[in-house]
Amino acid sequence: MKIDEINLYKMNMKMKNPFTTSFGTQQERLFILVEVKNEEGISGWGECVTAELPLYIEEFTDSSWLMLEKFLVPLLLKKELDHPDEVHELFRPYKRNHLAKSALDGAVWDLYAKTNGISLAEALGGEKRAIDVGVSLGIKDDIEDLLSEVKEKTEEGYKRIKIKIKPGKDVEVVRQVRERFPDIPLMVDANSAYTLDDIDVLKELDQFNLMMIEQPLTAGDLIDHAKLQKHLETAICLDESIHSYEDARQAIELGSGRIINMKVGRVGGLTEAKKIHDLCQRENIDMWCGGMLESGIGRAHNIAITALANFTLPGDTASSSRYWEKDIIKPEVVAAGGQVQVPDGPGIGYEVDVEELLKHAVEKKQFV
Ligand SMILES: O=C(O)CCC(=O)c1ccccc1C(=O)O
Ligand SMILES: [Mg+2]
Repeated sequence: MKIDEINLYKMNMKMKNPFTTSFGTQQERLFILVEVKNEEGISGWGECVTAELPLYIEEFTDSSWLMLEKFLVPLLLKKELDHPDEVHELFRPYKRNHLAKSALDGAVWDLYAKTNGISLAEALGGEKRAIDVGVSLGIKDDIEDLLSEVKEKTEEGYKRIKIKIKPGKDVEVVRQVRERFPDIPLMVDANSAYTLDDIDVLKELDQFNLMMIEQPLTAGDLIDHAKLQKHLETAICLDESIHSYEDARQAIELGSGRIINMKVGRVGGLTEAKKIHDLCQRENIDMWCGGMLESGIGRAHNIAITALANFTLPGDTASSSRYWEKDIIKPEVVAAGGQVQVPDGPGIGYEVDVEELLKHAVEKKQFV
């Protein structure tokens, strides 16, 4: 497989509704798509799941664009590869910038699967035909808005509901959701908004029978997460803390949490994601696939990785229509009865709607 051409697309897509977390509100999604082409003109696609501002992670769309055009694309262009695992090795000398690396890694994986006539899920070793999915609901000013959204998503069949929390919008919000919906699988995500000083508030959450508390403390705080986990009955799930296999290994060893949220971008691509999956499988650690408000391309990659056996819990890969008036893939992703079918066509298994994509592309750069 020779990487003969690479295209970068800077995207600006407006979501149907604003999405609020403890770190801020987004409605316009500024992200990057990458297309890698081989000598026969077959395209592999990947998504760089950045945002305009470095609030979730240190990368942001302009930094990833620069990283891609200045360092990563020149490394990959015209390379002859036997296997997509080589991309992770190729990028290793450059530190971090995992979202940028992951976009190219994912595109090469898609191209590899397509040239071998197999689905991306199969190329990764995934066996599931359908995956279980939940939905992530943003912070709302009005509790009634949240309650009606929980009702709607539960009725749509999502297998678990995740609600975002932050200091001041936590215990009472969860109490009200739990009172109204005593039996639904429910979890919360704090996006690093707390410190160990908040241990009493976090302990109060133990009374609500939550599946887990996602990322209560800041990234890098594996030791404090381990201390916190000892005081909580509810499982801690790590998101922002896990950037690599080594992070996952150390978190498991320290007892920093009992569950891992896998985001392919955050760990630098599918090769590393698979390695972390295999580690969690050996260590009996439950995991699920997180989301970054992706377009259909990133969503397709999430579906493929979730086909692996140790994604034991429902992920955040909701229907395209939860986010977009019109997605940029055909068909769109549909969650029905809380499941998404894993496509069995070659590569990501969805057709990229290039015409629709170009409507939202604010910049394109070709490398040949
Ligand atoms: O629906 C999705 O794609 C997941 C939404 C979500 O929770 C999220 C969205 C953007 C950044 C971080 C997170 C998160 O999981 O913490
Ligand atoms: Mg999270």
